Amino acid sequence: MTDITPVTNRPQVAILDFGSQYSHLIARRVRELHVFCELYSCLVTVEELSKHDLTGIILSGGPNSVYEEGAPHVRPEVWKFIEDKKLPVLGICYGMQELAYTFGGEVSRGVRREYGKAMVKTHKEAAGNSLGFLNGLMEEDFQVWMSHGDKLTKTPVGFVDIAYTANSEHAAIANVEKKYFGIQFHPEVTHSPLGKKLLSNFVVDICKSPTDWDMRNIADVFIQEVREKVGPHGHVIGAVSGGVDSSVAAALLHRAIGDRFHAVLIDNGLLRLGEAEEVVNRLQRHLGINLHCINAEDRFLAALKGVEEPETKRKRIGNLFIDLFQEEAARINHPVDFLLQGTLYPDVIESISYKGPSATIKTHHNVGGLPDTMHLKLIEPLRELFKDEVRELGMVLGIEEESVWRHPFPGPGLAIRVLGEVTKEGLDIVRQADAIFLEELRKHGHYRSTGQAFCVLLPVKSVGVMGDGRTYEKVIAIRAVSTSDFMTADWYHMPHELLAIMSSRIINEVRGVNRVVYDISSKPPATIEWE
Ligand SMILES: Nc1ncnc2c1ncn2[C@@H]1O[C@H](COP(=O)(O)OP(=O)(O)OP(=O)(O)O)[C@@H](O)[C@H]1O
Ligand SMILES: O=c1[nH]c(=O)c2[nH+]cn([C@@H]3O[C@H](COP(=O)(O)O)[C@@H](O)[C@H]3O)c2[nH]1
Ligand SMILES: NC(=O)CC[C@H](N)C(=O)O
Ligand SMILES: [Mg+2]
Repeated sequence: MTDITPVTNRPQVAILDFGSQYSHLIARRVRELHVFCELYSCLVTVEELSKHDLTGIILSGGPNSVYEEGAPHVRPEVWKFIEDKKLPVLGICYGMQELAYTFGGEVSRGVRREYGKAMVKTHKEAAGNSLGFLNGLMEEDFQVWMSHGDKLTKTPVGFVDIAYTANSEHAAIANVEKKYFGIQFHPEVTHSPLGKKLLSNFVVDICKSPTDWDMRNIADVFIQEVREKVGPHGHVIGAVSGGVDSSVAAALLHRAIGDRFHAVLIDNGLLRLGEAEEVVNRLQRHLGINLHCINAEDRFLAALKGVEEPETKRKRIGNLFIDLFQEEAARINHPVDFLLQGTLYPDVIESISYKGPSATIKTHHNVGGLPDTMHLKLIEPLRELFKDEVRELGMVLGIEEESVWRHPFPGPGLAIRVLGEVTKEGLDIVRQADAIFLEELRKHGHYRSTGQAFCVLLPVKSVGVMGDGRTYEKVIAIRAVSTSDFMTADWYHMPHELLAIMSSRIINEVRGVNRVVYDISSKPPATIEWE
């Protein structure tokens, strides 16, 4: 399968990632300023950078110390490229230490780590002489968030100090001639309230980046890009689950090429109560998308028979998705050249990390990993977007709020929420319990404040008493988490009164359940799903 996604030629700020936990936050903040930016490895080559129309460079923070053996550094030829193109540079934390390392400054291990809030004071004389970098921040001391152990002990050649804190004599530096700036603190986190203003001073005023990154006009640009890629007669097939990403991608494709887009929903019997009909209804009737629903419950149940191990479940489901999708592609009367995928920017970011792949905790299954023999070219219209941008785009495309704010739902569906062997009976129990739980969650206004919420059927039985009789039945665990990125999550502090309503309704209305428990584990160390 070949990836034909062209390099975007939108003007952009390039963020060189030195491995900070906050690099993606820098990108989020810059985009909130309506400036397009992308992340690159800190080891990016001139060849890669020169493919883009760059307005400036941001060097992120990172866990290393600049003089340490093996510490990452911007390639010398990239520095030359930056200089030749006269690109402004902003170094954040390690990024500023990298400026010092490169331009004859000095970095030392601080006596103590500085972690947390700090007050920044600006040098009055230097502040006025920094091209407006500190505009709006010079009137009084401002609060920032720090996270470092090393610090600058000598200002690099050609730079002046423009601000300091109690612990960092050189908290901000500037080289006006080159338009290079360095800050020891992190402007991208919310604990630096004026951080966004500082980033705006840099990317908008100093880099002069266009501020046209706005989902309203981007929708039209994306539609145009899809049309150009597919041509006047090309056909595209896409797997659509009804989740946010695939619904928005489908709506975009439909706008771009109408009925030449063939959307396929696989009803694998692992969906939530009434979900297949709801998705077909929503996409077909509401958005006018040509959506074909394939009922394959029996094949999925057969593939899962006797399987208890979570990874095996995921693999069986993933493979069957591919088989079915391939069968469906063969049934379309037109030659299909393209495959739609809902890849988002975080997936792309993961693949550029210079730190290498992280340990596989779970194999996340997406449909679309089709065999090479199909020779489909990929269309990934959302590959530049973060999830909240996808949501915004969805609203612009007229997808109703309800589906734009849907909780994510995993590809293997309820199969990983029926612990142990998956049976039709188990699926029906968890489906009913889940429907009650979500209904109450919505009714009491907690759906939007939870990132994800669902029921899990445990593979144990417990003793109960109902109507004076002994029962020996199943246990449902309810799980609700608050999270912004699904990488970490807190268990949701649900009001006890609401838990009482949910528990009593599930026990009374779902046959086969006599006990409900609430999951109070955070991620890490637990994961969001149980399998
Ligand atoms: N039942 C299904 N039928 C067809 N395609 C599916 C199904 N389940 C998952 N997919 C495909 O797998 C992709 C990945 O699923 P994933 O859950 O990550 O995204 P999503 O469903 O679009 O959005 P969300 O993350 O909000 O649930 C989907 O975009 C869709 O292409
Ligand atoms: O498309 C998907 N295919 C999968 O196989 C899969 N497994 C987990 N998830 C979702 O990913 C997020 C993080 O889940 P975990 O904390 O359980 O790893 C949560 O949102 C999970 O629901 C999946 N999504
Ligand atoms: N957050 C960072 O970029 C830290 C940089 C460097 N490792 C330090 O401790 O000072
Ligand atoms: Mg989904």
